[in-house]
Amino acid sequence: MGKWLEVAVACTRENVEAAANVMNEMGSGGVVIDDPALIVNCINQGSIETVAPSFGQTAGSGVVVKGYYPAWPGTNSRLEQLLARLGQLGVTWSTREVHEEDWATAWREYYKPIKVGKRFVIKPSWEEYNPGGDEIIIELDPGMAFGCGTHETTSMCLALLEDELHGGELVYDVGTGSGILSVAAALLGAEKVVAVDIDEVAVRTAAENIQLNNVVDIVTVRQGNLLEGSVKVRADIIVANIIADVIKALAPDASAALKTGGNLIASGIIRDRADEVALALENAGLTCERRMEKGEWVALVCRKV
Ligand SMILES: C[S@@+](CC[C@H](N)C(=O)[O-])C[C@H]1O[C@@H](n2cnc3c(N)ncnc32)[C@H](O)[C@@H]1O
Repeated sequence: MGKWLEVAVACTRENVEAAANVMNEMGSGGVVIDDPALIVNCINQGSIETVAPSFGQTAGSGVVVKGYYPAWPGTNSRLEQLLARLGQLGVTWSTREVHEEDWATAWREYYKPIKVGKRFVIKPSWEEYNPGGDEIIIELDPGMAFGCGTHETTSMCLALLEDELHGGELVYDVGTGSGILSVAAALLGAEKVVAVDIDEVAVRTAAENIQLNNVVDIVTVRQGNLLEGSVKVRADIIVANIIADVIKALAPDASAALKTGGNLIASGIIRDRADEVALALENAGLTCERRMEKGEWVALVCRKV
C-alpha cells in the first residue's frame, strides 16, 4: 500500500470551486469538500436526524478542500506548481502524509467480537473466537456498508429477531446494509430470507457476508427500492432498520407483504418521532404490540391482524 500527500486548503465559500478545480487539474483524482454549512442545511431540512453533540463546538465557519497526490519522486515539483496556483487564489493550506492502509484498515483495530441479544456474537472475520454454549456466531466484515452490530438500532433488531423467529419463516430484510440481519435470521432457522438494499455497495458487502456465513442457500440479496419488485410470496417477518421517514413510506407495502399474523420489526426510529411512525403503521393496517428503546432509538414490532 502506498503513501499519499494530503493538501488541505482553507477556503471561503466563494473560492471553493476554483480551489477544487486547481487541485483536480493538478492530478488529485477527486477532492473532499468539508463544509459545516452543508451539514447545518441538512439538519434544518430534517434529512439528518442525529448529530454528535460536539458538532456545534467543532464546526468552524470556513470550508476546507482536500486533495490527494501519490507521494513519489516527482510529486514535489507538481506540489510546487499546485501551491503556486493556490497562492494566486489567496487561500492558505497545510500538507500531511497519509498511508493508504490507515484508511482501509485503521478502524479494524477497534472492532472486536461483541455479544448482542441473548445468543449472538458478532465476530469480525479477521478475529479468532471460540464459541461457548449456545452462542450463535455471525462472521462479519462490514466494509463500507452500515451494520457492524454495535449500533443500537441494529442490536435491537437482533434481539427482536431472536424473540420472533422460531424456524421455517420467510423473512424480508429491507435496507440490509452489511447483511447482518439476514444472516442472523438464517442462523435462527428462517427457511428463506430476501435481502434488499438501494445501495450497490451494501448489496455487494451483504453478498460477501452471506457467503462468509455459509447461508447462500437461504439468503438472496438484490438491489432495489424498499419492497418494490421483491414480493412474490407474503412474509412471516419483515425487518427494516432505516430512518423514520423511510419506515413511514414503507408502511403500506410492508402491511400488504405480510401474512396475517406476520410481524414487521421496524427500527432506526429516533425517539421523538416514534409515535408518528407508530400511527403511520397502524393506519396501514398493522397493530404495534411491542416497543423497545435503546439510547435515542426506538424499535417497534407491529403485527398484521
Ligand atoms: C441503518 S442501515 C441498516 C443496515 C442493517 N440492516 C442493520 O440493521 O445494521 C439502513 C440501510 O437501508 C438502506 N436504504 C435506505 N433507503 C432505502 C430504500 N429506499 N430501499 C432500500 N434500502 C434502503 C441504506 O442503503 C442502508 O444500507
